Amino acid sequence: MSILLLVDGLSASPSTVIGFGATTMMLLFATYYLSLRSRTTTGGGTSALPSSSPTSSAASSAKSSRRKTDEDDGIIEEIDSTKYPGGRLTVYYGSQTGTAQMFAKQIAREAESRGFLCDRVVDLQDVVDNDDVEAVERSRIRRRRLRRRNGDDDDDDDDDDAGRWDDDAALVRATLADPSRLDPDPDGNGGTTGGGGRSRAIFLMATYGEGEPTDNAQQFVEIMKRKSGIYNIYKVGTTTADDDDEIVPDPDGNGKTTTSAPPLPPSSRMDSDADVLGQTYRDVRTRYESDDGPELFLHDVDYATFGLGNRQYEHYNNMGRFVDASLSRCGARRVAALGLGDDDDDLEGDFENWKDGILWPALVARYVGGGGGARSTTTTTTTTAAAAMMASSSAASSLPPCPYSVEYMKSMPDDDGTSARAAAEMIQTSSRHYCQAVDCTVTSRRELRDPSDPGSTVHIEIDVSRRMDVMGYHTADNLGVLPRNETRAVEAVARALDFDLDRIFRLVPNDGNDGAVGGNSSAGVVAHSLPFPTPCTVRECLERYCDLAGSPRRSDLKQLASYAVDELDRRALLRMSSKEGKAEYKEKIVEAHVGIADIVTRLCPSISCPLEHFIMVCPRLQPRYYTISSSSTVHPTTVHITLAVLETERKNKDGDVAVFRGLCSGYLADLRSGDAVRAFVRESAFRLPREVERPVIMFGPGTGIAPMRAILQERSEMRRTMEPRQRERIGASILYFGCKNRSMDYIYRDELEAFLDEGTLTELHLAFSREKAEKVYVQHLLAGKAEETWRLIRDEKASIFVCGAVRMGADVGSTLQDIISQHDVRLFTDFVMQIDFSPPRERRSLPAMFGPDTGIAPMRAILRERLEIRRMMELRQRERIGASILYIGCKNQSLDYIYRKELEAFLEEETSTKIVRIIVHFDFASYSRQTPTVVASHSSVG
Ligand SMILES: Cc1cc2nc3c(=O)[nH]c(=O)nc-3n(C[C@H](O)[C@H](O)[C@H](O)COP(=O)(O)O)c2cc1C
Repeated sequence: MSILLLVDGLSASPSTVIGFGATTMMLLFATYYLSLRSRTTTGGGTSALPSSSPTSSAASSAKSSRRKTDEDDGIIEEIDSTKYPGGRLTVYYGSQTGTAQMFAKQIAREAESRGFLCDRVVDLQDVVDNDDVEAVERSRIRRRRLRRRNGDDDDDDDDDDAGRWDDDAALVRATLADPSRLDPDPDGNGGTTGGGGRSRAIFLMATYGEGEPTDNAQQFVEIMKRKSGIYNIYKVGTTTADDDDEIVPDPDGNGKTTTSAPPLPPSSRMDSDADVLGQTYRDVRTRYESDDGPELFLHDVDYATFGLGNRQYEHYNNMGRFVDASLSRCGARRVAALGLGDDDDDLEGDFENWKDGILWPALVARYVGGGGGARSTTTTTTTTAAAAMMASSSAASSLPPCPYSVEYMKSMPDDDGTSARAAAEMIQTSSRHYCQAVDCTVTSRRELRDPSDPGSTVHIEIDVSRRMDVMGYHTADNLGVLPRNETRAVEAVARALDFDLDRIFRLVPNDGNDGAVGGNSSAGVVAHSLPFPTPCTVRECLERYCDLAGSPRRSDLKQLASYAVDELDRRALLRMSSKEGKAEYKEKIVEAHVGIADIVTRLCPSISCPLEHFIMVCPRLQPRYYTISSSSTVHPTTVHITLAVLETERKNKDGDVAVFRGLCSGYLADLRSGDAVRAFVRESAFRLPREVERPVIMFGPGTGIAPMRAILQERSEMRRTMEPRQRERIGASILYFGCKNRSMDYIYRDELEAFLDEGTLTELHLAFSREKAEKVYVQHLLAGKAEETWRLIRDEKASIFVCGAVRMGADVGSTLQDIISQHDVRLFTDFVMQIDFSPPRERRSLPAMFGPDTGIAPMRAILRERLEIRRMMELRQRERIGASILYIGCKNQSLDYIYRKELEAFLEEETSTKIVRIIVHFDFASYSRQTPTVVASHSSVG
């Protein structure tokens, strides 16, 4: 992913654009991802819960009678309250690669055993794609009646608009507060006092890009930004399950946690400024108080949120936090503390802990009551391996439900594009790239490293001229590549499961309702339930759409277990899928790079399942993103990419070591001229500044060079086409490149030297990490150029681009912080506020601040900002904030120790959380001529 930040200076108003580019990543993330600026929606997807699933069977057993509640309200579908004492739940997900969607379905599957009917799992795209005009209109006018019922509406009021929700509110309400799914409302007050008339929503929100929403949540998030007033999604913090005092540890002594009676009415939340900061918060408060009064548009929605994220990313779990905070701001009632899962550690474990320890106990306590009745939380949350095994073996006799069927066909239908479009309409949002990608031809491929280097970096050129309609690109955009599984793996899986690779099939949603669970068109929920486009051959399905090589998640193993005929295989899979089997799973699956192909062919050969079930259980093969390394001005019809071939060691069963090759980089590296590659273009935020005068400072070691090469090509072309006198205007282009050593992996050396010779590249700084005893990296070279860099930032508004490994980005970022802070503390504050380059888990300290007398002013501002940052972080995250050390001075304590109370409060705030981050030294002697000795010396160290 790439981020683009604008750091506006204050007095000197320098403005620095910093872009982090996407390319083949050397570290944990094989690729970065760039968010879409323009939306090309193929629609969202309401996941079908299978017809025979507990939830959908529940749906069918729900009473079919419908009760009218109001002439305009539409209908409430009654449900069997003895079976579902907790009422209805709807689960919403924002998911890019399917994990949040999978978790959403897991909640839906478990709902019945907890006393809830959860017959709908909704793709967030479907909330905004709701084209049921009547339902939206119903939800729009409902507000007026609520006002009347509550006695707030003046009947003589001619202003009809006062009684209508605006477009955004009506659209979201049409699904989230769908009248047909509200609790019965005996009080007749529309859920405003917390009795009936409310709906319940659980949100599973993954974060992508740099703290951004997944594709399918983008429009929903835009609406929630507007409605909540939280425009800056990076300034959100909220109470999480980690630091929530609602959570009562282990009340039953059974090792589980639960939540006490749940929270706050909307009004009291408005008094807390913990989750939205500064100006933004004030705006929100003013707006609500003046315009909307108490009628926040989600006042009758109860919700809980789980965020899926990865701590390696700067904006950890930003979307979980944002959705949680914005729903609350819009009047919804949080009924369970926010849960956050870390994909860098144990995402599934975090989810299970939240689901079993926080979510279900809170929901059961609130809606089912009486200790959960027959569906007591304690019994259902003890998901031991044994319990899971029992559950599975009893289910083993029949196949688990499947949301679609395979229909074999004699031949591929003739296609004028209509059926492809129709197929695209049926595809889940998270699989949209399958429909966007087109086959393009590789025209050139060369190795960039010296043969003496054991590693490999490959340059590939792809002809896109025949598909310029979809493959037109901008310099430094991203290329999404759909890899293919190795033929060997495809054929082995087909043999093991008895699939005929040449057969043609199409997928058909079950239920005859296009997959929308409950199939209620009055809800306006669009159904896009299929996982990839068909018809296709079984070979294409296994090659292109099923991830045969990647490590399955624990929950995938659990699903696979249902198909294992041999008891030993089933037990092994269930063991590794259980919480207790985490270590074994890590060792035997993740670290050994075991994929589903290995499982069905070698490890658990008794697995047997029909094609549609395999498609359901197997994770989707995801695209990999590479920053395009060519300029679109110079090469409009060719896309260049630069990729390092990922190779790691893999232990086999006997402990022997084999080399494991990354699926996509290995696939691309093996391509030859004339081969086809299936790809699509994705817009990036990595853009050259429009003003040619502005210098660009680029950091692109290793394959991080990719976008820098494109930028240099662009600047070179610009120079070539300009009048000689005009060329003088072009700002400096400075590149920091690094690799192991000059002779092995100094890639694109000829090109870089040519750019230098022609004057396009003004400075080239090379860091060879293995040429000398001491390792040299690009950040070290940057530190040696501190003054010059500062001058370029301050005087010439340099743009800074960084692309490459996460760790390198963090190191360059902190070196830049240091450079800026030495010169302009205010600019530094903005810089720190907007981006914290610190690598996770590493504490960084602010440089000591010296602010005697009125020099305290900027330091006070910095401390206030830091405090806000601290407050909006969850507890564990706070660890990352380094010490703040302040030196101040004045004549003496009683006379002119200004802001004393405030400074002491800063200290207090820190110590009260047992983590001291602010250390204040009072050294009056240094600054006061009147008191030659130290009057007070005070430090607080935690
Ligand atoms: C390219 C990319 C960018 C990501 N950006 C972030 C991020 O900014 N913050 C974060 O907490 N997690 C980030 N993640 C981690 C995902 O949110 C996490 O892996 C999640 O489980 C994915 O869920 P999904 O499969 O439902 O899409 C990113 C993952 C990828 C692959």
